[in-house]
Amino acid sequence: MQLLDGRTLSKKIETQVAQDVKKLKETCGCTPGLAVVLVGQDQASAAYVNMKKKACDRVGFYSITHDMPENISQEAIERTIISMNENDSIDGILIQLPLPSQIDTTKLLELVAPEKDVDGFHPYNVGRLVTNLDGFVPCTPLGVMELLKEYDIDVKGKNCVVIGASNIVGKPMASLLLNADATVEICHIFTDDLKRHTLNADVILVGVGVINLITEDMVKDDVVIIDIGVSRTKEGKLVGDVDFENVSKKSSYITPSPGGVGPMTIAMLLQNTLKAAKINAQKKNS
Ligand SMILES: Nc1nc(=O)c2c([nH]1)NC[C@@H]1CN(c3ccc(C(=O)N[C@@H](CCC(=O)O)C(=O)O)cc3)C=[N+]21
Repeated sequence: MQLLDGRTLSKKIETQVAQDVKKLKETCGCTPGLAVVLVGQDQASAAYVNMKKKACDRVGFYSITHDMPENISQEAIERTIISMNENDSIDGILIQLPLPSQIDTTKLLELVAPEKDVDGFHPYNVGRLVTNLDGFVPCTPLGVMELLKEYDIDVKGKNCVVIGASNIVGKPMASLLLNADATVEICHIFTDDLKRHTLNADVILVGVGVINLITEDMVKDDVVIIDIGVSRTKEGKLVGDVDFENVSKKSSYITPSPGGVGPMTIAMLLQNTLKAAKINAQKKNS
């Protein structure tokens, strides 16, 4: 069993991004800029946004957080997004999810300029991903693909079982795997007999937030396990969706959680923001 170490790879990527930022500053005087919209007092959301901001600082990005109260109106958030769309010092816009229930999330995601959509949630970028065209790809599934690449795990022709069908993780994960010539199954909350699917999997990618959803009796020998789940136990410990202790004995590769996919998500946000900044810098020069 080998660990897929997201913490180490994310540091490597950060170093590369920081170097590119330096070059960009030297060649055109541009500093990549990320705007984050954070609504309400949710502790986990605030903690994630703080981690993203710190990562921006480490690589030399400019970043700004729009901290908004829980009871903010739809219109007020829309005005903020429009002003970020028009702001030349902002290359990337991220709306931290989930948003309070009075807010129409879909409408906001569609308002973000597709060329600043570093989360890859705009339908324009979703369509580009599905058709295998270049665009912005959601950070978590993109980070998974980077992790597989780093360890030379080729999914071509392999049976990949994605568990979870969200727009943020499961669906883009499935698209990326399909674009890499994998055979893809998408399982979700209504799937009958999940085990029937997982037992056939060469690679299992699970992100649903159910502690110990995947147990050793559900996987075949030498399976590759990508644990995208994040939950907290009653004791406050951060855990994934996989019974790591027992499943790891049967697997060829496995991500720890924490320390696997999580840090890669942030590294990909940096990479996407850098990509947006480079495109903007080119536009400025021409
Ligand atoms: N618009 C939007 N984009 C997102 O990318 C987004 C979001 N909303 N909402 C919430 C989820 C969650 N998410 C994580 C980021 C980093 C870790 C991460 O680095 N986790 C560390 C542990 C962190 C800790 O110790 O708390 C790890 O797994 O090792 C986890 C989860 C991004 N999200």
